[in-house]
Amino acid sequence: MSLVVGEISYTNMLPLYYYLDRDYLNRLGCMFVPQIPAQLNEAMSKGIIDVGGISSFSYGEHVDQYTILPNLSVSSPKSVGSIFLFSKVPITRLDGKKIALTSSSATSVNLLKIILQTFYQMDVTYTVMEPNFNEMLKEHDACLLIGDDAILTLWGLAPDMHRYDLGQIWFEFTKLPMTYAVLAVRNDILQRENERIGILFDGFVSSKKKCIENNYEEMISSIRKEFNGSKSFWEDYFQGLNHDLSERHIEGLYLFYDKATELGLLKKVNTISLWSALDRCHSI
Ligand SMILES: C=C(O[C@@H]1C=C(C(=O)O)C=C[C@H]1O)C(=O)O
Repeated sequence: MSLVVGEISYTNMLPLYYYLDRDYLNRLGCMFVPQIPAQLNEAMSKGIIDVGGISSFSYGEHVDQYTILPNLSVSSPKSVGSIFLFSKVPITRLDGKKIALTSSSATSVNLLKIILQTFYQMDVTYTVMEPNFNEMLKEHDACLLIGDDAILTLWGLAPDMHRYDLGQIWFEFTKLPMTYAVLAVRNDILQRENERIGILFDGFVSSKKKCIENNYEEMISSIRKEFNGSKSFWEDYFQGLNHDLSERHIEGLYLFYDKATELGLLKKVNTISLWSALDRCHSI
């Protein structure tokens, strides 16, 4: 039986996947499915995908059905560099305005709602759209883009356009890191798949370690073949990201979930469960 592994098809996730021994994992029956976060969130909830990267918000929606692989995430201590609100007016003047939200995301769209509603106390109207900057801004005052869509938009951005990094705003208001994606596994396969999950987990951890050891150099060369961008741009981007899941990240996640619950976006999250190779699963 295959183990279906979700892979977020954005560069920000790559450090966890870049050095995986895919031939070996394929031989073990692992099947990789690269998709944007919203598709992976849905596929995981339907049981089509067994394990892999999903939006941290989606984990919050399925805490009773999923367990998180420890020490792994896509997070940023401060600015993230690829989750932007692009706006025709300054953020403080968005009250009563219309905002287009990317259909690719679950975490960032809810993070934006928390930022505007709770932190800035503004009331705005949202429309979910395909991530296309020009189309989004035809009839909206601002748009939210994430991942490689946001990076490519940033490179061609007109100088009069305002841009706001959601990771930076979250940090300014909470003094905590923000975790956008986690690596989760469906509880219903945990027992059956403990061994393959363990092998995959070790692969993610050593891929991250190797990327950090060589300063992301090899991975950045391969990204630049597909996306352009200067070496220093990509170095700064990966320096600003973080792929751990420390206690501080978990604290940030609980706060994110609480704020989402206050706005009626999410049911209360009482316990974040972390997988452990030894005792299978524990809660913190
Ligand atoms: C850092 C990012 O994080 C991504 C944001 C996600 C979301 O908003 O749901 C999901 C997965 C992450 O890879 C990004 O896309 O720029």
